[in-house]
Amino acid sequence: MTGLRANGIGVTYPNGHVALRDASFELPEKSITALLGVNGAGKSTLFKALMGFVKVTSGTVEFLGKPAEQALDQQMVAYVPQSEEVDWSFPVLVKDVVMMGRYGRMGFLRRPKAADKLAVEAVLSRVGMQDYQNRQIGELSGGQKKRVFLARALAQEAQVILLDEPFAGVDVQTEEQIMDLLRALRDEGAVILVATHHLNTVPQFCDHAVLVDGTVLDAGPLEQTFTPEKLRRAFGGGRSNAIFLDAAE
Ligand SMILES: Nc1ncnc2c1ncn2[C@@H]1O[C@H](COP(=O)(O)OP(=O)(O)OP(=O)(O)O)[C@@H](O)[C@H]1O
Repeated sequence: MTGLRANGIGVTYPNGHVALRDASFELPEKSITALLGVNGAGKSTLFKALMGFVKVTSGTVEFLGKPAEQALDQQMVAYVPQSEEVDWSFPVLVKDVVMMGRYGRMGFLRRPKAADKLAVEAVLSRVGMQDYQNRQIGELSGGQKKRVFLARALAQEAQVILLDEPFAGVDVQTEEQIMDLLRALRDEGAVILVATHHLNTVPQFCDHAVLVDGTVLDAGPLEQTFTPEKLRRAFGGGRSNAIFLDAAE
């Protein structure tokens, strides 16, 4: 079965800007895929289109063989947005943020059961944040916030996990921990799509890549997509990109 299938996705923002045109790719089950492209290439827009947060002008999405709407309804897909998109001034405790990952499986009143509380504790310790559960989310460091949002995605027990720049602003140790966690989730069967600008770490934890620039330029196993020639096409061949391109040489 295909883990994620996007077919002909188009997104035009209300101001008329065409952010994505005819974007198509497939991700296998049990895989980690790097979503790569320059600033403004359309990576965040693609995530939002997959989640149904922006209106698509064309195209269809399937998660694990199910139409997107059904899969999203069944909480099969978790999304960790870019940090800039979150309102950190909102007064909420770490454990409550993570509990939000359980909302989809609760009733109308959203009253957590003992099992939900145990699940929250378990995922918080999985990301090394168990000692912070009663802290306000706004009081955490950037890397700690990322880990809490990752815990929320884990609490959801989603089979498909979409992460928009989980490594932005995190230290090397936290980056290693997040990569370890993603590898473990992949080995447990998850389909993972990660937007990242850290090209040098891609070969350490990703097995596939999707290259975007207003559309999908290429998608497939790293051996076929993460090549100097294809990265040059996605990122341009300028000197400023030499450091990125070294990763693939
Ligand atoms: N709400 C919006 N209205 C109009 N245009 C938008 C909107 N959001 C994004 N865009 C434009 O759509 C294009 C794609 O933006 P997007 O945020 O998807 O890029 P990205 O690849 O995620 O970039 P980055 O690497 O900087 O995060 C950009 O040209 C951006 O200016």
